[in-house]
Amino acid sequence: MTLDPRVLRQSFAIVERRGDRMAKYFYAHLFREHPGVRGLFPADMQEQRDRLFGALTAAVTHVDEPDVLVPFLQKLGADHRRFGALAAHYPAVGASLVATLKYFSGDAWSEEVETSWLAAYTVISDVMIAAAQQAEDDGEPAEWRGEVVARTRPVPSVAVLTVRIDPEYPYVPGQYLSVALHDPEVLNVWRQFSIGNAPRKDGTVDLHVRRIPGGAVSERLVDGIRVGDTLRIGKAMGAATLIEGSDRPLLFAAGGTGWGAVKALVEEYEVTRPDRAATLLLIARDGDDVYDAEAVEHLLYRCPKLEAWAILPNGARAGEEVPTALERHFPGPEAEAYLAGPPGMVRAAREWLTAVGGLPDERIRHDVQPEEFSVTRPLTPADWFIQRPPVPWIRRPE
Ligand SMILES: NC(=O)C1=CN([C@@H]2O[C@H](COP(=O)(O)OP(=O)(O)OC[C@H]3O[C@@H](n4cnc5c(N)ncnc54)[C@H](O)[C@@H]3O)[C@@H](O)[C@H]2O)C=CC1
Repeated sequence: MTLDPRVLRQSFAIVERRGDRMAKYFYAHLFREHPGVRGLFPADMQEQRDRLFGALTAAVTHVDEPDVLVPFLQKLGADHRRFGALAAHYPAVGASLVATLKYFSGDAWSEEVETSWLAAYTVISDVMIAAAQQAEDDGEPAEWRGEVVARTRPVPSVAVLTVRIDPEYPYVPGQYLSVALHDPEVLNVWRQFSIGNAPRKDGTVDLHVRRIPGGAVSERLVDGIRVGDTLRIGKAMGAATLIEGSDRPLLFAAGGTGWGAVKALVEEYEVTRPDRAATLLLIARDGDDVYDAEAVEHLLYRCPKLEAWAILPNGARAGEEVPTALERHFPGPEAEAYLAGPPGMVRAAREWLTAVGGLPDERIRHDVQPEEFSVTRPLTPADWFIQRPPVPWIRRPE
């Protein structure tokens, strides 16, 4: 069985735009063939569908980069223990995945394509199963317990939760974690948040949460959660961490609460190599959305080579400020860039950095977020119209 990255990418490109329908078909197939696994998933499957597609996108994106893909799959495998996933479930998932890809590929499906997907799935599941076993043998918890020890509301729609995680929680600045509440209405509904700080002695982490209208988890985290409440926490994931041993100038671009991810990186920079030149762009919709200015001032004070700019639309159409800001503040083609924020902002920054800035792919780091599935606040009047706010008395998941 051979895995051909080119064949996989071409095949994925055909089905990608039908992501939502494909994910629905996949779970319908899985639950019909194996009704016993339904209980492992949340009552509302929207979130889960996004997740499947997110993982699949990441796997296909990095299929010929084993240095990236294997650690990602290892973490994913170990992390899947919190869902109660067992080695025996993997063949069932693989069969439903191939059936789904086949159904949505139409005439583009061939024996060669099937062979490539089967080979890819075998690699993926073998790595994930082995990593889950290893985590079990190492005594790593399937999930951690987080206690909210502080909570601030720097602007009305954002809460910064300080969470003490127990037992000891390993992570690297730039990584994200998954959070679920004990609230029965959102049982097994997990959301991902970047860790907003470099490791601290007291084992706490900050999570920056924006309330998304109608978002079941974000509304509860911003408005409902109290100091003393407990959260379920999954394994730290993500590879948008600082490149080790590099001397290059740094560019950090944070959109909205993407500042959480970038703040952890800047804190790490402060501790490790503050002698490097660094530019921080804080991109926000308007002045009211800029928060945590005091922390930025502290970082500027402690890092003489760091400069920071608040980027506001200032009359430009919201979303168009990214290329303008980069034209003004780009530190040059020697730089390496770290991006976090809404998928559209990350895409716009990445496109500029590649096409105009001349940065190679390996020097632009950010999390992979499938745009189609990301819920963000509407940006333009047209978005507001399309994403009409949910009727408030219907509790809808994000
Ligand atoms: N690691 C990461 O990449 C992280 C990503 N996020 C994501 O960041 C977002 C945060 O939401 P908010 O704070 O409400 O941010 P927001 O929606 O207010 O956006 C922040 C800035 O990005 C710009 N922007 C938004 N969409 C854009 C587009 N399509 N093209 C160009 N620029 C665009 C906006 O103009 C604004 O200035 C969420 O989507 C969240 O999932 C949040 C934390 C970490």
